[in-house]
Amino acid sequence: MIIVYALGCLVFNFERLLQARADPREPPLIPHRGIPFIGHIIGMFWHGAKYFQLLCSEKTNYPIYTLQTLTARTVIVKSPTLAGIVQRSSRSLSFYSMILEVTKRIIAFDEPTMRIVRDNANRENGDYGLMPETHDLLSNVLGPGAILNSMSSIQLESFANMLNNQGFLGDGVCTSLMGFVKNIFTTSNALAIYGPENPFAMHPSLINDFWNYESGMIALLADIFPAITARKPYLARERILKGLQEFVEREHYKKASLLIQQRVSINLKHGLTTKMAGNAELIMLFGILGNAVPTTFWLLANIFSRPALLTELRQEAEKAVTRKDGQKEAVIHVNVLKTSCPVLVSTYRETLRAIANLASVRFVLEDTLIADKYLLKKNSIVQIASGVIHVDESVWGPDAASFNPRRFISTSSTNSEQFSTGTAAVAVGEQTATQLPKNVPSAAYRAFGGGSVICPGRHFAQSEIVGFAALVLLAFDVTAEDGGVIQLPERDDRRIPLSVMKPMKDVRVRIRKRETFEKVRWGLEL
Ligand code: HEM
Repeated sequence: MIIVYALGCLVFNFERLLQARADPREPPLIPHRGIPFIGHIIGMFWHGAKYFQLLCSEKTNYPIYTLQTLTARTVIVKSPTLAGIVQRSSRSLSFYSMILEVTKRIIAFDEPTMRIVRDNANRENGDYGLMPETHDLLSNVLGPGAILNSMSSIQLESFANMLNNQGFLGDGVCTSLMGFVKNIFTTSNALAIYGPENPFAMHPSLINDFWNYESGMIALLADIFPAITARKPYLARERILKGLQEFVEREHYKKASLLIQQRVSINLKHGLTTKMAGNAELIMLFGILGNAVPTTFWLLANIFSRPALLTELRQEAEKAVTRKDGQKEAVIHVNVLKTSCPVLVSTYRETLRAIANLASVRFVLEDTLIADKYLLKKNSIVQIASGVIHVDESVWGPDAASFNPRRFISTSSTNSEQFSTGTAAVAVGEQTATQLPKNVPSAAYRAFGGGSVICPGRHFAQSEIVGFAALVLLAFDVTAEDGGVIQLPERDDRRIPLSVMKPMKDVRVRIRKRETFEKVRWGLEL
């Protein structure tokens, strides 16, 4: 077999033979030059998401192209126009047919549970079934409204309580920046969403376990004797699953947010065991924390490594502060940050542009012609190459590769460009943060994916990340341990992403209350 393969590679290029047989309307194939069928797999493992960019030479700079591997035909989309069409074609290009198989491995769902979740997942037969019901619940509950506000308020209050800790006075604390964010976000999100009897409150060592699990998710996904090959994340997952199963079995979810009460009820109603309903919460926890934590890390790193930007943001964020009790209490209002602090909001969006390279992945359920031109064959996988689109100069301009905190600002002539759904009117000529810079198509900003499965947590994420960053930058000095300006770490773009990019290495920081505000107690409100 190996000899036939080697001869085949030498004499013909197997992948080119396939290209000759393909329907001419299929996106052009980029064959692997050296190792047919497995070369692209090695390339993706070796280079991570950057591989899609490396493949595009002058000759192969196609808006959409095909990669053939042993097991699959993968279509890579790097034109925003085509990305928009792909994400709108949710009937034939399915998110769930891809994601459910991945989820099964990372949260250890058993086969009976998979039969329940796969049933009518793509609404083939109407609006019934566990996945359609869960999808609608998440879009409703996480959309702007009372339930979202109630979760955000509890979470913001918890951030403020944790940051008012006396330990930050004087010389402050030396810590890892990522560890600092992980600890506060895990504790506060768990309280806000999973209630006072959440697994992390009941068993605090699970915070560490969750992040050990998260850093080994790719190894668990590979699923090759994970108890041996991915022992640390595997054991961490065992402990978290036990905590989550206990959360459902002892009905602690009845004291959680309405989001979790309804999620667990839907899962049990559709026949999941209490054990599997516990496992299901692990993927939700990953959705809640997996992107928000590294994004907050990068936002803080981007701000505190640029002293001029920090000074500007401190002045701007003061607009959102009200002072009480003779200056002893300062409350930051997140809705004011969203509407009146364009540089902060723009820095948040630019941070995401720089780190969000997670491909939107879809499975082709039936032959689909897009843009009247490209045929996507049944059973292929489609990946929208977010990382490539986010640095495309023809979309973002000549400075696409650099960090521009003001990229998402416009001097508005109407209030229609305003970023947030806030209520404040914008005067003509005033600066606002925009959803997108002028002439950039909406599908080119890929941080939250798009189409019918666009991230439902994006409103929640914006409030928590922008609110937390505002409190930290107003109340604290975050420096290198020796007191100098922190260095922005490099992005680890070789890692296969399941979330936004991580740094190559963590940043050690000293966090201490700013002298002028040592006696101030901070609050964070919507
Ligand atoms: C900066 C933070 C976040 C980023 C960058 C992010 C990004 C994404 C992306 C790229 C997708 C896939 C969309 C697609 O393939 O088109 C997604 C889906 C999802 N996200 Fe987020 N997310 C964030 C925060 C959150 C939060 C805080 C929550 C929950 C509170 C959440 C819940 C979800 C859920 C449930 C889905 C699946 C949607 C579905 O099944 O229809 N995300 N997110």
